[in-house]
Amino acid sequence: MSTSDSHEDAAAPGSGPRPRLTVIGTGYLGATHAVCMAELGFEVLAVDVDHSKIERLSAGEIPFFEPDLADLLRANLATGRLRFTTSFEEIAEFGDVHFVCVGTPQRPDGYGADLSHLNAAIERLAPLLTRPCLVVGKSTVPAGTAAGIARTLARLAPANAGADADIVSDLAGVQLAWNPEFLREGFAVADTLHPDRLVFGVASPAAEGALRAAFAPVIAQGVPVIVTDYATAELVKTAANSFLATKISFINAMAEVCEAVDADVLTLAEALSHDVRIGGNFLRPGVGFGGGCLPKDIRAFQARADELGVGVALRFLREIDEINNRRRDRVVDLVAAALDGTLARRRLLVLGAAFKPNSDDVRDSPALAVADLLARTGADVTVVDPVATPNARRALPGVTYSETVEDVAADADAVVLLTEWRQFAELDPARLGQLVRRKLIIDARHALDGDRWRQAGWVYLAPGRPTGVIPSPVPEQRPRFGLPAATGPDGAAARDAEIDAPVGRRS
Ligand SMILES: NC(=O)C1=CN([C@@H]2O[C@H](COP(=O)(O)OP(=O)(O)OC[C@H]3O[C@@H](n4cnc5c(N)ncnc54)[C@H](O)[C@@H]3O)[C@@H](O)[C@H]2O)C=CC1
Ligand SMILES: O=C(O)[C@H]1O[C@H](OP(=O)(O)OP(=O)(O)OC[C@H]2O[C@@H](n3ccc(=O)[nH]c3=O)[C@H](O)[C@@H]2O)[C@H](O)[C@@H](O)[C@@H]1O
Repeated sequence: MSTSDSHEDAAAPGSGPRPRLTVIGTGYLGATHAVCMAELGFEVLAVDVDHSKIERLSAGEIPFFEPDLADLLRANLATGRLRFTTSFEEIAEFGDVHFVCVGTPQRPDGYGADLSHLNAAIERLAPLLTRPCLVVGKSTVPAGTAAGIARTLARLAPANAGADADIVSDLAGVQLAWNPEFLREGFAVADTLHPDRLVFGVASPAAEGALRAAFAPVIAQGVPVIVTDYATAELVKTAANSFLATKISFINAMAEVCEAVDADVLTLAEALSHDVRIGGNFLRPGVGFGGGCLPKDIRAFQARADELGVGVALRFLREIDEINNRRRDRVVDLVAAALDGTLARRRLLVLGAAFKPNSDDVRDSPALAVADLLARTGADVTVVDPVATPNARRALPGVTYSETVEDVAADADAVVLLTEWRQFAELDPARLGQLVRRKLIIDARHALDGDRWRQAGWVYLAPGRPTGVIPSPVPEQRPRFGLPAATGPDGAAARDAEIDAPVGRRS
């Protein structure tokens, strides 16, 4: 039951300033959304099937790392505007607008989105909706999902008895809207309070009005609102993530070519970025993209395009994925080549486990994937991350972890930087140089000042950066660790050139 007194004052969706909001699913997206909507002045009640998460949130603790979010959570719990529950009954009774933020992970077969959490949430909520309200999908879904959910609501919500939810033109019953989310982890609070656009996929003016009321403080900032149908709203989200992934893989493909002619991908990227039509954002080369969204979303998008009979249009996304995965192998190759082709029993210090800095998220993390590849070769791998080690331990138990570098640097044969945490960029090469066995650093994220590290006596390597020698051409299908197949008379020379060049020239 709702404990708030202000419900009678709260206007019905679309006709008043302050609808009461609920959030279903309190993960990275849902917890942020709940806290930020309370911060914007709404009364918010959030639910999750994970009771421990709800306990921690109720106690003022964010179950993941996101800058600024814990302070806002505590402040809004204190006002009483924000509450958490495990009761869907309470949610249904409380809310005028219900935001659905449950996970839509990759299916176990690696292809397509797993909608089971979303369907379960809707099927649990719908039969409890006995009065007019708006259900708003925020999760990322394949195009066409919202239309199916609207039909489920029409069938299961008691408030819709006798009404056709596809055609109702006011909130006489329960309606659906799709409002994709574009926040970035690490910047989740700022992105939610000040988004660069709002996308409303709606089937009626009444649903649009209810959404405008739910976002009134954001819209008042002048944020553009794009009002469209369900399918376009769903597609905006997957198209945006596909575009971002494409930009990253484009620059990483350029890094591959740079390596073949000993050119500098960082200078190339900078020169491209001055063209305002291209821009510099998402043009950072390195070890590629990861996380809980970009990789799974481009795969789910391809799967949906295949189902729709337009798979050929998105065939390039497979290539984007492959370029991305090759970067992980490339870093392993670089480490192996620098260590004379042998990784077994080498002591490697890996800097970073999170998929990006300012996050403890290790879902499809390039850093952990590289740590895993290195460990599988027999290397003795220690991973350092300031906040992601608890999650990393669960995801990759076979390696050693630490939260600080100095404790575990002794006798390292190489340091491999894979997540560009500020703490790592600020490392003192002279001090670290006294601890390690061999002063060799592979900066896979281009986070360090290479000249500074070289001046301190380190061999500094970074993918896509020049080495001083143009490597001999090697067959395209080469085996791992950068060892070219010794198929012809030049094979041995090519192999020697590739293995020796990066280290020999720099040490
Ligand atoms: N993480 C991010 O930065 C962003 C995520 N998204 C999308 O948002 C959705 C959620 O993503 P995350 O928050 O990262 O996932 P998450 O895995 O961190 O959170 C999902 C939450 O939903 C809960 N849940 C599962 N089934 C439920 C049910 N039946 N009823 C209530 N709660 C349930 C889980 O217990 C979990 O707490 C995904 O579709 C994702 O693609 C969109 C933009 C940004
Ligand atoms: O759908 C989602 O969940 C979100 O996915 C991404 O956000 P996020 O995954 O938090 O992180 P990004 O900042 O996009 O970075 C993704 C990955 O790309 C990598 N990256 C990013 C930028 C770049 O230039 N190069 C690069 O390798 C990062 O290191 C990281 O591994 C999008 O940026 C968000 O707009 C979107 O809402």
